[in-house]
Parts: sequence; structure tokens; C-alpha cells
Amino acid sequence: MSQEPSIGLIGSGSWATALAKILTDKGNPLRWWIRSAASVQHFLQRRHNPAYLSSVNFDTSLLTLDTDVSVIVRDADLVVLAVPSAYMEETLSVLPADAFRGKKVISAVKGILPVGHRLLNDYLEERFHVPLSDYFTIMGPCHAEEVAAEKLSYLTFSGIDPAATARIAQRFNTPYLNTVVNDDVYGVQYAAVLKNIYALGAGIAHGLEYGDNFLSVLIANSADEMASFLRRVGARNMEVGVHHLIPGVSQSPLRKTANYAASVYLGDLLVTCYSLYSRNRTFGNMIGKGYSVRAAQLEMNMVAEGYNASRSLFEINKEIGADMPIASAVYRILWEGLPPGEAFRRMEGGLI
Ligand SMILES: NC(=O)c1ccc[n+]([C@@H]2O[C@H](COP(=O)([O-])OP(=O)(O)OC[C@H]3O[C@@H](n4cnc5c(N)ncnc54)[C@H](O)[C@@H]3O)[C@@H](O)[C@H]2O)c1
Ligand SMILES: O=P(O)(O)OC[C@H](O)CO
Repeated sequence: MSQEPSIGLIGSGSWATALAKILTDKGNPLRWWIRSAASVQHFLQRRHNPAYLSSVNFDTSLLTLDTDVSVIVRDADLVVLAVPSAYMEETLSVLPADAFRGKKVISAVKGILPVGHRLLNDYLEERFHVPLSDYFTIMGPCHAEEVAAEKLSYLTFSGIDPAATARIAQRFNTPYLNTVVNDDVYGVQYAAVLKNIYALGAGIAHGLEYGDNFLSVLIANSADEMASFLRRVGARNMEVGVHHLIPGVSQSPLRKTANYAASVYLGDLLVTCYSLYSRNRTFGNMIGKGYSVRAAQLEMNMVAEGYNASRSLFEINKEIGADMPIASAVYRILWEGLPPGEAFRRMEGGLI
């Protein structure tokens, strides 16, 4: 009987813990990198993560825990990365350049690397020579807290080889988790980065005491802005060609467009803008209420990816050239100190 590829998980925050629950509920043995030795001890004694989703109890017979990321990567065929993007380079810095050779890497990261403003696949290709054909993503509207409560959720798995992507998705499919497969590897990652910025904007609007009527207008315009950016990225990829990243594989990652009403695009924008679980919305709400960025960060034990992303997107869009008044307003509030009320007043008149 052929053995299934082994799975390693890197990260121990809310999302990594939710993914560990999904994978072990499905019966997958899991090699799991947890940053702190104290957390590993707690896990083994008490069967849960002391800091995140602590209501989730694990079958520890399925878990091999280690604080050494190189051990987990070495022993896994499929490596799931679920560390906030700002800590990714530091976390992987101990690995040699060939650490991922022959392995498949699955990103659950909804952020962009702040140094160099790179998507994770571009960084992995450059630093570890991971080809796009070995790179997959897990995106879609899904809060870790609802996974912990086994509320029905949908996750989209993306990769340029549909059969390989479907095989990976199948390892995660559980009664409370439906999986969708798509091939728009670049688009889903940019959509995830953008929805965090727009959720920050929605939170700021709430903090400024705009009502539900305005919020719906803001989100509808955000969806339009996102689609326009994604179409331009698609067109740019067609022009410059990302073929060199994809030896012998289809043209799919060069696609110009996709169904942007699908859950991995619009759905994730909606849940992040509306859900009280959203860290980005929560962070934005504090900014709208007058907290400084530093004070808002100190209030949270979790990471709002949209903060760094707003700056990266602002830089990337200098090349892409999409019209992005909402993302630009969020950037100016967070990075240039423009008062939120003034930024929103300037933006209001342009919304449709
Ligand atoms: N939380 C969710 O519901 C959810 C859902 C989908 C995707 N994601 C994505 O998953 C990724 C991970 O986010 P999360 O929600 O698990 O994080 P989190 O906000 O719950 O926790 C912060 C994480 O950062 C880690 N950390 C802190 N300092 C670190 C350091 N110096 N080096 C390495 N790690 C450090 C902590 O150990 C913890 O794992 C993000 O890209 C996020 O967008 C999160
Ligand atoms: O809590 P947020 O704002 O980081 O959002 C988490 C997930 O991306 C929602 O799908």
C-alpha cells in the first residue's frame, strides 16, 4: 500500500492551530513546528495550544512537535507555511538553500513579505529555488475561531497543476470544511493581501462612526478596486511573462482574469470586513477611534497583516498603475499620519 506524503506545519498562531485541527481531524499525522519550548511542553501535557485556540484539544498521538524548523521541513513531503509574513524570512533563515528540494510548499499566508514587497512564492523561488509547480496556496473566507467551533467553512486551494492541487485539498477536507480548487496562484494571493487592507478601511469607517449604509458602499467599491488591480496584475504577467518560473507548465498563472465573485476573492473580502473575529477590522476600528498604530498593535496579541500590506501594495501599485483610492487612503492614514476623518472625507465623493 502506498503511503501518503507526510505533512509538516510551520507556525503556531491561530491559523496554524486551526489548520492542525483540520489536518488531525482528518486523521493525518502531523509534524508541527512550534516556536517556544514551553508551548511544546504545554501541548504534550494539556493537549492544547496555550496561547491560541486553547479550546481545541488534540489527539497528540498524531503529533510530532519540534522547536527546530529544519527538522520539521526535513521530515515532511508537504510543508504548510502559516507564519505571519513579517516573520517568515526570520523563521526560514536557518534553512539551507536546498531545504525544500523535492517537496511541495503550501502557503496559508495572507500577506506580503515587507522586505522587497514580495509574494511568498517569489521569495521561495529566489531563496530556495522552489518552482511555481511545487507551490500551492490555501486561501478563502475562514477565521480560525470558526474552525475551532467546527462552523462550516470553505477554503480554496490554488496551484498550477489541478490534479496535484486536488490531491492536497483532499488531505484537508472534513465535514466542517469544504475545499475548492483553482489555478490563479498570483490572483488569490494578491486578493488576500488586498482584502486585509480593505478590512482595515472598513474598521476605520466603523471607528469613525459611519453606518452600515456607508460600509456597504465602501466594501462594494473595495471589491471593484480589487478586481481592477487583479486584472492589471494578470495583464502585467502576460506582458512580462512569468514562464521562466514554470518549466513546462500551462499558461494558467498568466491568466488575465478570474471569477472575482468567488469565495476566495469576494467572500474573503466580505468576511474580513464584517466579522468581529477579523484582526484587520479590529485594528482599523482602533485607528478610526484615534489610537496610534503602535497603541493598536500593543492591544493585539495577533497580527493584522493589512498594516504592512498597505505599504507594500502602495509600492507595487506604482508599477501596476491601478486606480486605488481606498487602499491609498488606508496607506496614507497608517504610514503618512493623515488623520482618518480627513482621509475618508477626501475619499467619500469618489465612491459610486
Ligand atoms: N487567524 C486567522 O483566522 C487566519 C485565517 C486565514 C489566514 N491567516 C493567515 O495566517 C498567517 C498566520 O497568522 P495567524 O493568525 O496564525 O497569526 P496570529 O496573529 O494568531 O499569531 C501571531 C503568530 O506570530 C508568531 N510570532 C510572533 N513573533 C514571532 C517571531 N519573532 N517569529 C516567528 N513567529 C512569531 C506567533 O508565534 C504566532 O504564531 C497570516 O498570514 C494570516 O493572515 C489567518
Ligand atoms: O483576522 P484577519 O483580518 O487577519 O482575517 C483572517 C482571515 O484571513 C479571514 O479569512
